[in-house]
Amino acid sequence: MQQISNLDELRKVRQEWRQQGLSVALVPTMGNLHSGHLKLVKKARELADRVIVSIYVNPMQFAANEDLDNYPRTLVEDMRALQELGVEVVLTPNNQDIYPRGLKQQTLVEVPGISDILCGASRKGHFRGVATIVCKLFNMVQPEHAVFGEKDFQQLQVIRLMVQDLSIPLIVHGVATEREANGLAKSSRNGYLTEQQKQTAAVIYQQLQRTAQQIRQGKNNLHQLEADASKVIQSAGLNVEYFSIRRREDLQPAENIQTELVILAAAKLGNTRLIDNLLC
Ligand SMILES: Nc1ncnc2c1ncn2[C@@H]1O[C@H](COP(=O)(O)OP(=O)(O)OP(=O)(O)O)[C@@H](O)[C@H]1O
Ligand SMILES: CC(C)(CO)[C@@H](O)C(=O)[O-]
Ligand code: BAL
Repeated sequence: MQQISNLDELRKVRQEWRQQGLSVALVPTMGNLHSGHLKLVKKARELADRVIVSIYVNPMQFAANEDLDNYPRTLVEDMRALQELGVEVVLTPNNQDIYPRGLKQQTLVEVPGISDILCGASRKGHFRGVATIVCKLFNMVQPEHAVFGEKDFQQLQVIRLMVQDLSIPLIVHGVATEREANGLAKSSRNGYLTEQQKQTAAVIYQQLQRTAQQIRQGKNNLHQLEADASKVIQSAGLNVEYFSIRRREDLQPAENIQTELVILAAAKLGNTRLIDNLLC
């Protein structure tokens, strides 16, 4: 396994693989890898001859009041886990290649419509930061496949729309959310929680399941279902940012239960912001 931090070096490797007719799958991450990330890597392994995992904590997608400085960085452990899975390249890009003229002068990628709702409503500019870095990673690596987790469902749909709108020649794959035994979605930010809080936080997934069950039973007063669900999560001690039943494709509010739906939730437990969702 090779660690590459320099764009010229990456291009050289990529060029060699292209000449040998080898396909590439990219798994973009911010590191601090857990079994959710490793599931994406295993998917990438199935899809292509060569796997590149990028690790980069992207400052552009963090607002000033967020956890950029505290975000867990565990490169040594991450490299060990990736080596065991037979990854060929770990890309740890340097800031000069990523933002050559600095963050403020960077050309931006904006995906309208979907970027300002749900998580984008409270995390202003977040999805612009995500779309911009992911577009750059796609251009740097030029993979045939890219793999993302459904845990960040809005992010996945933003990236799918970007790829469609900008005619980027690759296939985006989504991988189902990996969970703790109690149902809590695995996330690097779970590391901010105490053991007790991890038990409490499982209420989010339990409630997503309950609401999905109610929809399957034909309950179609979606606003009432959302309000009831928020109340349950709130009374477990979390601060609910949203609990929302949406159309899966564009994440606009669902009008009826006949379309393909996704239920999305974001809530804070102490200072830790958690997200989860369930397709239904
Ligand atoms: N539990 C999970 N199951 C499946 N995929 C996941 C899971 N957690 C993260 N991913 C995916 O891994 C990729 C990298 O995510 P990231 O490095 O931000 O990890 P994270 O655990 O989501 O961290 P954070 O706490 O910042 O949300 C994304 O595509 C994300 O959707
Ligand atoms: C896709 C991503 C690596 C872009 O920085 C990040 O948003 C993440 O880890 O989900
Ligand atoms: N997992 C999505 C990246 C973020 O929260 O910034």
